[in-house]
Amino acid sequence: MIKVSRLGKTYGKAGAAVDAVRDLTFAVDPGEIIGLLGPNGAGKTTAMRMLTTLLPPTSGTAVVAGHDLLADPVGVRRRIGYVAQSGATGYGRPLGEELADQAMLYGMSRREALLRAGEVMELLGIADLAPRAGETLSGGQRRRFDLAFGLLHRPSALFLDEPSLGLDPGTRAELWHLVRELREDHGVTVVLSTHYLDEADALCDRLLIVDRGTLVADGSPGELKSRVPGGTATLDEVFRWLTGRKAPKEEPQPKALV
Ligand SMILES: Nc1ncnc2c1ncn2[C@@H]1O[C@H](COP(=O)(O)OP(=O)(O)OP(=O)(O)O)[C@@H](O)[C@H]1O
Repeated sequence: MIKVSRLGKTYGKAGAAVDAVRDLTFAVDPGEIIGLLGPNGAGKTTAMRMLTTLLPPTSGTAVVAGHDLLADPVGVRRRIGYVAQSGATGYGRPLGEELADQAMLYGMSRREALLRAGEVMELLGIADLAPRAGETLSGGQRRRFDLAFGLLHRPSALFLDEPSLGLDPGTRAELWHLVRELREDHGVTVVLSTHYLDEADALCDRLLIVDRGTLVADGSPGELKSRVPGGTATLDEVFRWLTGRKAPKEEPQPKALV
């Protein structure tokens, strides 16, 4: 479903250049839920933005949902959904209408767009919130609408950047349930970035741990735990062992507000 080959991104010019992502190589099978994990500044958002065609790579390439990232970015965009950290929900207008308008941008007729918006809201349990505007919703409700925008065009792969950032534990668990349902009932492949080790452990089939732009581990949570000498490591200990740093404990701030 996804094959990434030596993908790299350098920001800025020589002298002040930042190698945000270096030689990133991995593959994702259809229907997998992959967690991209790493300390602040590790390169997770940069990697995600490259894989979703929003940022041109400096080197390397990838095939995403059957389309080459460099040769056919439009093909990639048609087959994927992306939910950014800052979300997708606008303000002021009823979200049901916004969803239908967005669906028309994917080429649906007004009638098809209304049907699809209704279908997606039903799937995510937010149909009763259709007349509400973004600013009247709770964080968890807004996150569901963000997901709805990402799913309108029936993507085969969904990229979620810090999907549960700022949500309380109960709402995060509900979101995990939704993500699992998307995979189980609709076969959607999911790549998500997260700071939460419990989220990575509970939700992801496989974790890619990135540190200073480099992939330092690729394996299931169980496999990674067994790599730490002693064999009884928590994911927190794996993280510390691989990166030499403590896993982030403090609540990271959403990028849009920083
Ligand atoms: N537009 C930019 N110009 C220059 N440097 C950038 C730019 N965007 C990101 N960086 C740098 O690239 C590196 C990786 O940033 P990125 O946002 O991808 O990390 P991240 O793992 O998503 O971090 P966080 O967990 O804090 O969201 C950091 O050193 C960051 O400062």
